[in-house]
Amino acid sequence: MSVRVEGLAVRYGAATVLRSFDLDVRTGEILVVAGPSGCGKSTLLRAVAGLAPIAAGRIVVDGREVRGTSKDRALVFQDDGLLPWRTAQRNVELPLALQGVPRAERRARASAWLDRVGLAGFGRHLPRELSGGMRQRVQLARTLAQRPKVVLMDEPFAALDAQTRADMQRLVVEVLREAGTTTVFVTHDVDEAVLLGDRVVVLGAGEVDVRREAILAAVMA
Ligand SMILES: Nc1ncnc2c1ncn2[C@@H]1O[C@H](COP(=O)(O)OP(=O)(O)OP(=O)(O)O)[C@@H](O)[C@H]1O
Repeated sequence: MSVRVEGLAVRYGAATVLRSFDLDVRTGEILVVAGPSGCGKSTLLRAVAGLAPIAAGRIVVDGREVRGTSKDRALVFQDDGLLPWRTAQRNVELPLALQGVPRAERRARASAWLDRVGLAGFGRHLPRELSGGMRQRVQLARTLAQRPKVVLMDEPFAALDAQTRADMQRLVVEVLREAGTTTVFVTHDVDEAVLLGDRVVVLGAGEVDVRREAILAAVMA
């Protein structure tokens, strides 16, 4: 699914965060949005998710204007959002149950995704029995098991150590490509932007060259 943002402005009370903002995300691409703290990256994601107060402009996903949330557009955060009393498997199954997916199918889909993210054998573990990186894998499995068309990732790996982060970056690119998902990935980490992005947009500076120096220069400007 393509995502088109046209002339977007978001207003929180007296403050306008984005102003006449335009963006096109092509079907199946990973578009990275970078920029300094407070420039509106999270706000942009929330607007595409249908969760921000749009003051002007519009967002069109697959030809339809966004008017609220949809299971086609999934948000992924730094905080894994897992329910502590449910096992990994049952955390992945929960949104499927809420969508009315029959029990046998949701079990199969959840286990297949846990396997795919490298957690075969951990389905019965509770979140507190898993490392931070493993919990992020569960979050990824829970998101992709719902078969979203658009995935909106808000600095999902910011709290992970360097090695775990590198592993997750590799995994996420693989699974998103396999699933053909359209992705908007927010980061303020220039190396992450270079590594993950088919294209990189720096908020306030427009689209930049995917090379590290060009992104760095635009973020610092
Ligand atoms: N719900 C809200 N109510 C009022 N102001 C808000 C709200 N959400 C965000 N803001 C303000 O909007 C601006 C942009 O916030 P946003 O979280 O989108 O930036 P960001 O680029 O994602 O920042 P960071 O990299 O620090 O996460 C900030 O000045 C923030 O204080």
